[in-house]
Amino acid sequence: MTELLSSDQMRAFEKVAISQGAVTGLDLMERAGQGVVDTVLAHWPALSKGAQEALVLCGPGNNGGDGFVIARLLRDAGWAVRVHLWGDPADLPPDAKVNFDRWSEADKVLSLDPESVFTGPRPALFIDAVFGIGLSRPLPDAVAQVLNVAGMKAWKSSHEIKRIAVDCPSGLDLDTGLIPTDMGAVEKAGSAWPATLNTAHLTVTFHAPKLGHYLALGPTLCGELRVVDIGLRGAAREQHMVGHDPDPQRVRLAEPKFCGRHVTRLWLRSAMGKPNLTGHKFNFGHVAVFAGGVGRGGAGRLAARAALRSGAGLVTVICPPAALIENACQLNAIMLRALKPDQPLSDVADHRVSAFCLGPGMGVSDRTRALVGEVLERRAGDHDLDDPVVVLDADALGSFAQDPQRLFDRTHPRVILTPHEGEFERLFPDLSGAARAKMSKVDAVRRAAARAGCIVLLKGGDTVIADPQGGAAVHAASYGREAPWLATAGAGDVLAGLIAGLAAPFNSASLFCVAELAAYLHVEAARRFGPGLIAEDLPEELPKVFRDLGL
Ligand SMILES: NC(=O)C1=CN([C@@H]2O[C@H](COP(=O)(O)OP(=O)(O)OC[C@H]3O[C@@H](n4cnc5c(N)ncnc54)[C@H](OP(=O)(O)O)[C@@H]3O)[C@@H](O)[C@H]2O)[C@@H](O)CC1
Ligand SMILES: Nc1ncnc2c1ncn2[C@@H]1O[C@H](COP(=O)(O)OP(=O)(O)O)[C@@H](O)[C@H]1O
Ligand SMILES: [K+]
Repeated sequence: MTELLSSDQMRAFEKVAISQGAVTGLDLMERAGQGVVDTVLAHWPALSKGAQEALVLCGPGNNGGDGFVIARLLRDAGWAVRVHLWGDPADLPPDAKVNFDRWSEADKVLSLDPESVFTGPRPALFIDAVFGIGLSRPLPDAVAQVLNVAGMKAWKSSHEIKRIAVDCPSGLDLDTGLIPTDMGAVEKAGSAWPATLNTAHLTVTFHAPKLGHYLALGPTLCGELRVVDIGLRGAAREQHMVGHDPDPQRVRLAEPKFCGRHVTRLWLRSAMGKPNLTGHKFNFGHVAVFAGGVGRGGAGRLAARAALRSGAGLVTVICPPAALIENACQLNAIMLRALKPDQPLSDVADHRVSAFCLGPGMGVSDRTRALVGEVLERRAGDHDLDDPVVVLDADALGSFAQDPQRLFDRTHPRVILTPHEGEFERLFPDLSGAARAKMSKVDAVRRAAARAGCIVLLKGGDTVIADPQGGAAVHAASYGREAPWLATAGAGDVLAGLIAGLAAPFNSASLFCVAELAAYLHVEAARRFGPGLIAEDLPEELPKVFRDLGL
């Protein structure tokens, strides 16, 4: 599983490599620049056929240093290159200054402002090497105007220009995936599009991807992402074999990859347990899904269907007595039990229930709170691992919005909360909204998991999963795995059921690994079905996904 780095981690790797004498900063910069040129020419082979014009925008730090290397390498290959610098050359850090001087031996450096940039001829390549991991505040006006969508229109046929971002499109915060703005606020995914910034066609980063490439606006701004090896040997690029719990200090992509190879089947088997050829249905687990009252049972039924399709041996829907007939008309393979308000839960869910799913369609109410409390008190005894898994979604979370601590006092390591952003904000207001301006989604979910003492999965195109120890994963529906049509009513209910179904068998993996796999399968099912998807389609698509993935 690919590791996602913070800016600080990347800087630390570089520092260690340089201090150990393994490499110099100048070597790294040269490899970075060479890596960008090689990647661009491999991406658009037609560009190798004849040298053309390139425009390179350089900033005041080492990202700008990479830009000077790229400019020199293109010039050496016969390209006509114009270089613009934002800032004073005398203030460049040492390695960037060396490369500024190498460029300046034969060519001039122009200032970086709209007038100077856009009066020149239209380039074939527009290379943004202004800011990388060192961005510390909103873009200066001159830079923002040059990187502006409208600015590019100064050239005729500007759509033909290939825009390349070095490390990241300047203005993107590589820790949060957000764009610092002058207001001190930050543009958030889902809010009004920051129409000021141009998106790149291709972003070339170094050593390993950073958090901001995958979170929030990152995937939209970066276009396609390529990672170049710059020889930082020994520094992490991958984390653990699939199927192992995450390292508390690190963040990984939830994906079936190991050492650059696809290991999808291995991942599925490690998370779902080895096939049990002699087992009976109870070995595959019993999931109990609570559904809402009359006319509100659809969400629970969707979750139940997903649990059954994902491999649970038995699934029971538990509903209020008045909703029994409605559910009976809709369910066949799924069992059905009615629970009266004064009846003990053990009447309808015995000790063999290995996973509960609560929330979808239940309603925000005292009754929901009481049922959540009762399920959370059902502990097996000596080992956490013997406790049933409890998936809390939707109204099971909303019912604790007035007093989240009441919920956190009872949650335990076999519990997973699966909020969307709105539900997350109601439980963790201090980790949401404006507070998230400077905090990545990963850090917010890590803190939430630590506070709740259980796993938290915060949904979205960039789903983040964290455990109370700090282990975290990002499941990204981006970079070739887009599935925006998954944002449809009921899709979240299906995910909750999917997690419960995958976690229910006695030999399934840890809840964290199950959650990663569920997020992956959910998006695979959506992608396999394609646009036009509605939530009902998701469980029905799962068998085809399992077959495609070689299960
Ligand atoms: N680490 C590695 O292993 C490798 C790193 N490499 C490359 O180095 C890049 C990181 O270099 P970097 O640390 O010098 O940061 P960078 O992004 O150039 O910016 C810092 C400068 O910008 C300034 N500044 C910031 N924001 C600003 C703003 N809004 N408006 C105005 N100024 C602002 C900031 O000023 P300050 O905040 O200090 O006042 C400082 O002067 C990295 O992205 C990669 O491309 C590769 O060569 C390969 C190996
Ligand atoms: N842009 C997107 N790309 C892919 N998946 C998305 C995107 N936006 C939302 N999703 C997914 O869609 C689902 C929506 O769930 P949720 O908001 O709980 O809906 P509901 O409550 O109606 O079931 C989540 O699994 C979420 O991760
Ligand atoms: K950049």
